[in-house]
Amino acid sequence: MKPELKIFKIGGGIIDHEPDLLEFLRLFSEISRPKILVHGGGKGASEMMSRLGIAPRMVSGRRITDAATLELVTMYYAGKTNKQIVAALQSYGVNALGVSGADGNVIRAVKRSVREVDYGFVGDLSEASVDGGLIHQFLTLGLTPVFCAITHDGQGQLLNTNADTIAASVAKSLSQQYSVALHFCFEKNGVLADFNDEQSVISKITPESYDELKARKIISDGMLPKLENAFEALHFGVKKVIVEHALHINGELKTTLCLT
Ligand SMILES: Nc1ncnc2c1ncn2[C@@H]1O[C@H](COP(=O)(O)OP(=O)(O)O)[C@@H](O)[C@H]1O
Ligand SMILES: CC(=O)N[C@@H](CCC(=O)OP(=O)(O)O)C(=O)O
Repeated sequence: MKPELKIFKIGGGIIDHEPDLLEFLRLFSEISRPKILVHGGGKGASEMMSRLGIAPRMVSGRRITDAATLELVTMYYAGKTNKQIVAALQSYGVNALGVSGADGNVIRAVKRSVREVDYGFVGDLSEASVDGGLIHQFLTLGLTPVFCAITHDGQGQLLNTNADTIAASVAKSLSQQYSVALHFCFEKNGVLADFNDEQSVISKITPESYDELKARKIISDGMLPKLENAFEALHFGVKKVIVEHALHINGELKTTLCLT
């Protein structure tokens, strides 16, 4: 039997609200090892950009990342956010190791090619992008890796990669060795049938019901790439994918994704 591995992803809605972030990290610290945390921070990055007079631009849930934006998101994701999370986890007794994709060459990406949209310095991931063997070694050493949304191309260029994509790719890369449960945690109770009703959590979504929910516009915005990443992870052997509230991890209300 494969050992269990839990991977949690948190996004900007939680990271930006310090009490919620600290409470999530406390709950995360109580989860047994091996475990991994992946964080985004898109909301705070957009706010910081606006304060500095750079207009944030998103297309299909991905940030258009010019040179000035890359500089800022590198400081914000790989610097401030990653290190604050690592320091908080250390204070809760978790031996966290903060990494970008460049550290140990753990995630190598390819700059997104220009088609209808030029995304700039945005990195896409492929099957070979994540070094699951190195992550396994970190876990064996008793470390808890904390990934940010910055990757590299191996030629010296840093790239901005969607954090949901990083979480799904890290999960896929470890699914041969571990029985992986991937938890997408955010500020709602799960995927909601009625956006204004936190009790209306859809308990199970299959690829068929996903298509229907999408057509009826019940699922939109950032939830679309999140669920597409989730189904892709299941297709590649990840055991379980859950969408849930960051402050009620493993609670009653949650959305479980299934292939059938
Ligand atoms: N049916 C739905 N249920 C819950 N959230 C939804 C739904 N449809 C769209 N969303 C949106 O998806 C967002 C989550 O995706 P995203 O903004 O990428 O979050 P994160 O930064 O946590 O990854 C929610 O904040 C919400 O605005
Ligand atoms: C290319 C791209 O879109 N990168 C994302 C990375 C951060 C992220 O994914 O943050 P959340 O998880 O909080 O949304 C961005 O800059 O917004």
